[in-house]
Amino acid sequence: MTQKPDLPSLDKIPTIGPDGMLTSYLGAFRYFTSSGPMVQEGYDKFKGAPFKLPRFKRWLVVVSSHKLVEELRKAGDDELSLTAAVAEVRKHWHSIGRESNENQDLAADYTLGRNSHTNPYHVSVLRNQLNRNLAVLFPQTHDEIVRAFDETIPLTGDWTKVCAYDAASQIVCRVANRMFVGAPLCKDPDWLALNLSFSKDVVLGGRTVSLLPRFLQPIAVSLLTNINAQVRRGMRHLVPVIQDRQQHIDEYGQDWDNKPNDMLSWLMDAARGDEKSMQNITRRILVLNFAAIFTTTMSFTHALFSLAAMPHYIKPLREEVEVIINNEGWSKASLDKMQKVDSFLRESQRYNTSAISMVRLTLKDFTFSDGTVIPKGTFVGAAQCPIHHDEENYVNAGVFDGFRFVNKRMSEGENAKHQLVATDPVYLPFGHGRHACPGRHFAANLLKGLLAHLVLNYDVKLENEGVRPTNMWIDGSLVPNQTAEVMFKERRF
Ligand code: HEM
Repeated sequence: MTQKPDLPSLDKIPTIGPDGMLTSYLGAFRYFTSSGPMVQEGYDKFKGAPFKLPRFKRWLVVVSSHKLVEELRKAGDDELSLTAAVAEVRKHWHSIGRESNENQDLAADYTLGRNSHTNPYHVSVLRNQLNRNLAVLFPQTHDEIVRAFDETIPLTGDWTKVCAYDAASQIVCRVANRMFVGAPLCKDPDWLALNLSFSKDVVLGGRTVSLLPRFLQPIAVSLLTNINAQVRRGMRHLVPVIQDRQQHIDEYGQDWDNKPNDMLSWLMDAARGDEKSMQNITRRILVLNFAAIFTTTMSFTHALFSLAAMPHYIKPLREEVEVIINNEGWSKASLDKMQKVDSFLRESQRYNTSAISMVRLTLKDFTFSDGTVIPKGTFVGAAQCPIHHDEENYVNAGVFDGFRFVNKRMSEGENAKHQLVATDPVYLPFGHGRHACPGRHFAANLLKGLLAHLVLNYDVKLENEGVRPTNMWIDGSLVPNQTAEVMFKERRF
């Protein structure tokens, strides 16, 4: 640990696991495979009061009371920085850092590219252009959902076993890329393979490179990782598309007829200075894939396993989708009306949830209102998993209740508060506050479109009926089983 555990202020905060100078490393190893149980242990023991967990380079202080989670939300970026999340918590692999240069574990300057955190203009493109265009672009999204399902999960009258995680990642990557780069690139096998492997390359390569002195890191990225090769691979796909669009802009002006309305165009329009280079635009698209694909795939796979393990949910979900689609057809407005679909996905994210949310790095000493002082250079986060499973926050919190939020939405004035995209101090999968995931409206649209299409067209079950494949804790994330199969069959009418 760079911070000695005997620093007075940290010393006062109780620890889960060993807290000796050397023994705390054992706790850091344990966290890698048991973050959920460790955070739950701290929550049960010290409920309401902060506690700390050892990570390899720093301590992580965990808060859980409403009050302290709100203080975490309100703290300024100059005090508590989101960038810390990029470095250590796998769930936040995609929280591309901001103003500080603390992304040491990913050596982000050289893996993701320095600009991704010094100039995160993609975040405002997500908040503005992407969110504004969700309804307009829904026909394309739906078209790609249908094609991706047809080509990934056979629609036949016999039960067919399919690896859920692989299928989900193919479908999510393809549909997301229809919005990112358009067709036909969104379904190009090499483009999909690149984007599905890029996250792993960044995380594993970044961890290796970050062990070296900073001056060696640029060369080490070339020698020890294939990240630069992956960027070149991305450029082979994107450069001809960018050049073609640029040629149209040069000839016919910024808003030429039939200009593609997708992330690539929005980034090209928003980029300034050297951000406009082919390499930087390519990196930015890869960074967005890095942000979007793993998280959305995990979320959809969790929901799919829950549906296959509890197939009694299929009928009411299907009935809801069928009535809406028969009356109004496929549109974003139709998806917005699907309260059961929305609730099932929200409950799936509540139930199958990462250990910690809203991870921040203290850039200066930070004092919570209960007097707890968190020294500069410490991680702070909210106890997401225990908060989600606390009876005080949710009735029958330990039970998966797919329509829990439909019922909550029925009360006066409660409708918006319990939608999939809504965040609050007891619902944290997208974070909460200023930095809450800017891609969550897009993710929700995608997840709802996928689930609605699934229940309308397929029956699903598990070979070992009712037994949900076991999740795994990996470094803070609750990862769904990546090899388990789900059985699919064309639905019977
Ligand atoms: C189910 C899917 C997703 C989940 C669970 C998720 C979760 C999160 C979380 C927890 C954060 C950090 C919030 C905080 O610390 O306060 C975050 C940030 C972020 N997410 Fe997502 N996300 C998802 C999908 C997406 C998608 C599809 C995109 C892009 C289209 C995206 C782009 C981002 C970006 C760029 C940030 C950083 C925001 C900032 O720097 O202020 N995410 N996300």
